[in-house]
Amino acid sequence: MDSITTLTPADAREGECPHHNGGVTMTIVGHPDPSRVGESAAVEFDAQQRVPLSRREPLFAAAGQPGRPLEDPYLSRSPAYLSFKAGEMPVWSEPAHAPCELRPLHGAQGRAWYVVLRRRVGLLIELGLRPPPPRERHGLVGVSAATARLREQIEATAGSELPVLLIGETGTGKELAAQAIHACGRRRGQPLVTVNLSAIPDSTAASQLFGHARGAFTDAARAHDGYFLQADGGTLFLDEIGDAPISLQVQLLRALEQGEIQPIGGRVRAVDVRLLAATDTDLEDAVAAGRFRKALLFRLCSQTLRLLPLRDRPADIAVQLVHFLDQALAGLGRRERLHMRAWTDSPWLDLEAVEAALFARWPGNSRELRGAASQAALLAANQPKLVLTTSAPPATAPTPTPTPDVAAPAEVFARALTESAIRETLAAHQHSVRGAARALQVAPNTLYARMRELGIPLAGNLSDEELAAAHAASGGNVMRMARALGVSVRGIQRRLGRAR
Ligand SMILES: Nc1ncnc2c1ncn2[C@@H]1O[C@H](COP(=O)(O)OP(=O)(O)OP(=O)(O)O)[C@@H](O)[C@H]1O
Repeated sequence: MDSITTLTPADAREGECPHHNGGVTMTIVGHPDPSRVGESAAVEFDAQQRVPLSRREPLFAAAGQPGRPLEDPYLSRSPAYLSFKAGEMPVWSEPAHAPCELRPLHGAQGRAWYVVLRRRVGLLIELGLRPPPPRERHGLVGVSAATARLREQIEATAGSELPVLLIGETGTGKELAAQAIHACGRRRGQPLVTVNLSAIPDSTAASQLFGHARGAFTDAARAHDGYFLQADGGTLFLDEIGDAPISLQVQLLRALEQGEIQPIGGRVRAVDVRLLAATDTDLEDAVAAGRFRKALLFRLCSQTLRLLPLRDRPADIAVQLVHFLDQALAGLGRRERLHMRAWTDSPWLDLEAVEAALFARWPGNSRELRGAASQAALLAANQPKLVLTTSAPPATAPTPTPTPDVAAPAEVFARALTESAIRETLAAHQHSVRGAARALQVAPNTLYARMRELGIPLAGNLSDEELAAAHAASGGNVMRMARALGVSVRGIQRRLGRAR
């Protein structure tokens, strides 16, 4: 029987720190040579609970590569020592050599610090010894212990046939993880069908998932294979499972328990589908509120993978930043911007940009980081230095002086979203704001804010009178109401549900 695989934030922290008394893991997050970002060194404490830091030691390595020192000729050859005492902030034990700043990291609860050497090199120092993980594996970029553990869980669950529930904030990589589970398992080579349940109107959800027979209802001129049959032999990934209407949940449970589905107006059919599901909401709350069936949750959560927010995986931020910048620069034909030419040159990606990323909150997680990196690369491709600012203020860095005339890039990016671009994308996604936000690569909250700014209708903002008028004009047909008001069917259903 497959074991229950659950990664909680506490486990992740524990994973980061298997032998926390033994030493520390240092990860390069900023370096004049950006190709070194993500390399790490596991350094044992000496007899006085100290670790040395200099141009020559310790040796940093990428997975499977030989170690090399930091090398930067501007760093001292003789080591400065960082001393650790349980429960306390580390201190430089030789202040004469103290070359640097030392800051605790947000959310790390006294277990991780950011260290800057001569404003040239930035290091993340975490309690615990661990070997260098790969920078990218299964499509997941990151060197944190949480990402290393997620990859192990992906490999473990890929070998099973049980459903997997992926839980994490928007943009944390749930879909990527689902793709990796499919690609690592025996069903690779068979279809992987992805369905976003928040983008399907309740009224057509059953027919879209389970199909229908010819003539099953007025518009059913032809028989239609639903997503389950399209995924037969492979994997079906149901994104936003928390948005599945209750009636659909009953049929999903049957498909999971009995391996059969019933197209509307058709015969019961056997299907061989592995189900993966994702949610960014707490399904237990949904169960308590009567919006989600307990039996379905039990069935889905036998293997649960929790993806931590990016802000709780600081070791991943810098390596993803370099990855997304490299991708954006490749599209601009300017990848050389990330290559170091000489130690004396000022780097294009300097510590200021790294710190902006490291201390931001990233509510849209990797999706938002990718958007900010692409935007910054575009603006700075021909500039001497990359400037990266973020939508959310830094979590631990000093509060910046407000500069009301200068919008942060994420806001600039949101403003660049024209009304027509937003309306077209919404129309292409059945007016689902989440679906459109994903397509436009912005956080849903950013899109909501921009829609409010532009006066684009949202179901939640319609007045009761507007709703009542549309209800009367459409004869109570929810689809027609949604079309007439330019909002999602689900939004209308929510409003009507509340009004009842
Ligand atoms: N570890 C990662 N490495 C590289 N890219 C990542 C990683 N995590 C997320 N991304 C990128 O961020 C974006 C969002 O990822 P994905 O769609 O998998 O997130 P999600 O959790 O499914 O989001 P949502 O809940 O909004 O559907 C994608 O462009 C994806 O490639």
